[in-house]
Amino acid sequence: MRSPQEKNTRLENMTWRIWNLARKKKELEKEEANRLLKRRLETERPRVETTSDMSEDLFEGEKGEDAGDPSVAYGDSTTGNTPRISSVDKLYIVLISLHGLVRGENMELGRDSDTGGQVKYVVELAKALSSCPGVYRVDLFTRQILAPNFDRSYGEPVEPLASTSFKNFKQERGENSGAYIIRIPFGPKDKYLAKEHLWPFIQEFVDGALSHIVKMSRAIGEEISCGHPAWPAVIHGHYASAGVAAALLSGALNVPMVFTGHFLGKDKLEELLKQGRQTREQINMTYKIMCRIEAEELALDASEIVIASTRQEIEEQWNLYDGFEVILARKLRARVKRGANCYGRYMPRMVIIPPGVEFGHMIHDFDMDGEEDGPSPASEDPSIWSEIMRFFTNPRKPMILAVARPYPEKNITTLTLIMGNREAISKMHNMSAAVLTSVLTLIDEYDLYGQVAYPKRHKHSEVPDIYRLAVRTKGAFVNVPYFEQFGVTLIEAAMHGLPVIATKNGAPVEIHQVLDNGLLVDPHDQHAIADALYKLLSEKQLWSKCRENGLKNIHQFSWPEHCKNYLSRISTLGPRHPAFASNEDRIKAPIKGRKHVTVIAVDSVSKEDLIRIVRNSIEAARKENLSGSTGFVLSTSLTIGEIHSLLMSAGMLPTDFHAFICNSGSDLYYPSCTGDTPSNSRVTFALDRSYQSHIEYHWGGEGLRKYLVKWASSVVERRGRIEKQVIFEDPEHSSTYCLAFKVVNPNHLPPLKELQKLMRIQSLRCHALYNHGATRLSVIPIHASRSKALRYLSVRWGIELQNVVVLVGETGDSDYEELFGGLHKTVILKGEFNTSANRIHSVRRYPLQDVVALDSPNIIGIEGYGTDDMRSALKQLDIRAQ
Ligand SMILES: O=c1ccn([C@@H]2O[C@H](COP(=O)(O)OP(=O)(O)O[C@H]3O[C@H](CO)[C@@H](O)[C@H](O)[C@H]3O)[C@@H](O)[C@H]2O)c(=O)[nH]1
Ligand SMILES: O=P(O)(O)OC[C@H]1O[C@](O)(CO)[C@@H](O)[C@@H]1O
Repeated sequence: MRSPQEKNTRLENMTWRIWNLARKKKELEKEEANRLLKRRLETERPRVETTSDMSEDLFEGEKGEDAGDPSVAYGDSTTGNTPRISSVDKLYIVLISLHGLVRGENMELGRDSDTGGQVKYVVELAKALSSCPGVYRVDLFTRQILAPNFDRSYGEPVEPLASTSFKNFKQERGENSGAYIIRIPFGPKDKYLAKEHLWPFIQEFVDGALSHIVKMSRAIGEEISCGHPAWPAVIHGHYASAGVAAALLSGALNVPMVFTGHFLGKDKLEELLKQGRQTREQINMTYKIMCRIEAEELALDASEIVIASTRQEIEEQWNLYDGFEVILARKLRARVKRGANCYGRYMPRMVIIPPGVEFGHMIHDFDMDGEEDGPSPASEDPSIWSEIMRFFTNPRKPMILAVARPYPEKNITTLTLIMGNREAISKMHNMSAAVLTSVLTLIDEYDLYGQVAYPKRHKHSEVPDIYRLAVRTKGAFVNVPYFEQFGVTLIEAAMHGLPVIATKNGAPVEIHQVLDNGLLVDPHDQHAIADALYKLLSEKQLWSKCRENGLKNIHQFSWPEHCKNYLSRISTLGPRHPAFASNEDRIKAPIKGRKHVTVIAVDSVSKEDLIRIVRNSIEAARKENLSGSTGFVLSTSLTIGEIHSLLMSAGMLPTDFHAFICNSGSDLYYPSCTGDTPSNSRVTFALDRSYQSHIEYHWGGEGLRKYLVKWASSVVERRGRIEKQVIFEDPEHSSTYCLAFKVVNPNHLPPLKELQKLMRIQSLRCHALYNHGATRLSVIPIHASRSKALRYLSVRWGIELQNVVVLVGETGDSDYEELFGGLHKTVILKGEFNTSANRIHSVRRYPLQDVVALDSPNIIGIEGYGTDDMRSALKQLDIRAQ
């Protein structure tokens, strides 16, 4: 018994806690309202400016039929003169899906929160595509997993996938044809990484995949096109992380990119903020959501086509992004259709193609009313049925089934549950373990023993039997996450004739319009869920109608239809491919016979220090007997003219270098010497024109320049009433693919991320960066940067990226961080000669370690830049003469 005094104190404490909670809730609500308002203002202002801009000068008189036709905006209608892929085409298609456990047979769906609908989607898509006429090979790239406790199948570098049964065509096929899972090692070898932790290793994946694609394109070329490489028709990224990977690969190879989001980060962030359980920072820590959103923006910049599963995904989810806006997209499409000028603006084409189901798995042993079709006495019930039945005291009751990853947002704590496989809850990933623990706690709290089944394990092949069991008991399927991007389980349930109760948030609304096989509910309203279930299970006619409708309409979700639509879309893309040196060309290669390549990419140092760094690195290679086998590349924001005078003033020869990556990666030059005697010798710089056409993709040219000049005039320094412009066009340092601007007072520059946002809102796809200590702004094509130029060099001249060493400082231009990561080695030159970092430089909205593995063995730091320091770096990296 407590004393009255204790009781009072407790009461007081409780009252205080309740008051404090209410206050916190109010604060959160206020913060949320302010945040939403701020965001609306932030995005709407420039948007209103863009559209009004356009109605005045760009889209005048644009009120014709096209501008209002939604199919024009997204290109989602298949009518018209869309070219088709024919059986004579022999396409090579690359799909990328990096996270989760991916394999062709016995998928472990639901084993963790990364192995779910997307894994099934991409594997089935790969199989279905490879079975289509006109498709020669499909490679589905994922991560190689060699961690203990994971089946060895996930470590196999190549897994052939059996093609689907609808293959009914004949095609001559070679050794390399078909569908394959290709597993690329990246990140720590012995560890399984959740999707939130893959970001720092994506560049490494890109380099590994690049080398496979180049080899495979050549091998297919040998088989089908007289030795000319058969480059991928598209590189298709699935989910944000593979969006970045696909953008980098599509840039490195100059082939079209396609993207499918699967589950968009902005929507997830909004939903989590609304729930009010975590702050923005906490959400970012758990989900690395800002990397995910930036990756999705990048995917919008680089993609030619975005595949959405529903219209809602386009209009309500993609529309939240800086890089996409429905009205602007519609206007631009209309202009493209008419052949009118878009003034440098580009929008990816949004196409709605829902996923399909594999009808091969369908077994119907029940009639339309769900009555058993005379079961043969000899046939045994599937073993999974007894696994489930053992939980129930009354197995005849209608079964309410949920099949979902054990994930908080799936909202499964009220249902009958197939929620992954487990050995022991204690060994599961924290988030999944928490979901399962709360399920068990609730069963105990409400004494639901004998009424809820939560089988420990099930095989992929048993999932159809689980749906059949629910049909047999005249049950229902429930899918009530707070938000569902699509919901593969809904079409699975329909295929088995199981009526559904689904969330009204997200795609199920559109799925319901097609299937009409159940009821939609508010996932936050437990009573509504209960009422809907009661109605569906107790009204026999309604149940039968829903079953019938599902079975009748499910054919609209078919992989062959999906693929037909998909292939007709990609056939509209203009052909693009990389500049690739043939074996004969390689004889004349500028970096010929050099096993190693040293790239000097040090930015924030004085000219004198830069010259010393150059001299010492050449000298270090000489002393290590590496001169003959090392190529040198200078990679900088300087123009070729500036490089020439810098080297000449220091008495150095440009021909000590094999290539110059200049203007921050928008120009590539190869130096050479003409004349046969020292007296008449002259250095010339050959511009790599193939590189120019390689990076030309979506370059805004004059339209972009005009916009930037107008924008520059609005960036001012204010003193009282006096305004002074701080950014000016700088034609002297500009080139065809580099628009340079002089900055007279960097203190008044807007942060780079603001400029990047503005460019996206305007759908001007470009890469803006501050360099020369933020005294210069360069705007270059979206696929141009110093690290991208390096990948181009590797593809074009056959350089192995593992043999490249990049020297950088402790800070650098805005594209500096891209130089970390990947298969090449990075040496950071540390010391006071580096000028300190500037906050306006960064485009990141998250910590560097979220995207760069600073502890990678490929990255080392040395103090100073003396010859001996450089030699020790070469030794540390195990670079030695053969
Ligand atoms: O224990 C389990 C849990 C799930 N599954 C299967 O896993 C898939 C789950 O797919 P889905 O219902 O679509 O959910 P997610 O895993 O969350 O998939 C994401 O990706 C899908 C494909 O884009 C979208 O449909 C979803 O909305 C999106 O959340 C289905 O095939 C299930 O049958 C199992 O086999 N066993
Ligand atoms: O769980 P998140 O972070 O919302 O991401 C969902 C993604 O992960 C998976 O659930 C697992 O495959 C995908 O299906 C989906 O695209």
